[in-house]
Amino acid sequence: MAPVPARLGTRRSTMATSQSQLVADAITEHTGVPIELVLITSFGDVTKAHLTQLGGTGVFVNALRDELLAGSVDFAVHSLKDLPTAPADGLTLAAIPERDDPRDALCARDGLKFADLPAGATIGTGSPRRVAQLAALRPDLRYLPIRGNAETRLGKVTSGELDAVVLAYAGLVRVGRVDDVTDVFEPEQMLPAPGQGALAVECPIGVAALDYLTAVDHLETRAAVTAERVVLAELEAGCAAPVGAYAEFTGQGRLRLRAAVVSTDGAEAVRMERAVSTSDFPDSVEAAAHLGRDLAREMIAHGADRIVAEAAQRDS
Ligand SMILES: NCc1[nH]cc(CCC(=O)O)c1CC(=O)O
Repeated sequence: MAPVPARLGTRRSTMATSQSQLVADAITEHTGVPIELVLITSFGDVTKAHLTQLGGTGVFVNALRDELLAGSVDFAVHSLKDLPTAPADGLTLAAIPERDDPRDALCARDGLKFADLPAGATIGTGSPRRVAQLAALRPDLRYLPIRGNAETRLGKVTSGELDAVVLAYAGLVRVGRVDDVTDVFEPEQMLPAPGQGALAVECPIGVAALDYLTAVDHLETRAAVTAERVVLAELEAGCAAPVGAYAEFTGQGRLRLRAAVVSTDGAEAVRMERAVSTSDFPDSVEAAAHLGRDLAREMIAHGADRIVAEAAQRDS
């Protein structure tokens, strides 16, 4: 008899189904467990036009979480950067697979690089983190808010409505639009969102067969994104805050964390970095949490919390 497939709940968008399928294939390859995708329509998906008023991505995450808690699906795959830092009641992150490219990418008309955009060029991005860091580099460009999925945003460049948009490189790969990328931002220019490029596999706490999910956990990624997300949590900032953070292993068990908090106009910034030797701690995730906490506290001492609070006030 064929084994019963595990049920992976996913949103219907190209990005969601493509990243869910990636994880499903990795699990099957590692464990032999067959996976079946279950498409879930969230409130956010049926009321797309009003998403601005609904406030961000929480509506998408919550619909999947409701299905997990109801037991209608066995697990879900999220973009880690869309998950609030507070743990969800009754659920656990069973696996964080190896991270894809964490960088932000520019998709501009006529193959233009960021440095070659003429003064006054229009850049579409709804992310305060991107606007703030880009404005610090190029205060002469015009940053315009934009909504919708990756394909919709790219369409505004094709149609000539905007000169460029900035999106996560990993997301563009997942929707098959990596050929639209004309430039990539290195962490030295622009720090990605905490957890960008990483996926999170979530399931109910206490379910028996977690083993097939933990098979795709990647400890180095889990440590890196832990450091990044602790910065976000310590700054009491959400996914819409102008906070960039990126952690990476630099050899010999050293984990380096860089973070930036930048005011919306790009004029004020607190940028810091710090590293730990993970061998000084019981495990690398604990080392990462310490690293994130220490760096965030140092940033707060330099006024980072004030910049976050001011940005939040502008938003509301
Ligand atoms: N906020 C939407 C979102 N959530 C995850 C990704 C991209 C994939 C990722 O960062 O893992 C995107 C689109 C974007 O920021 O361009």
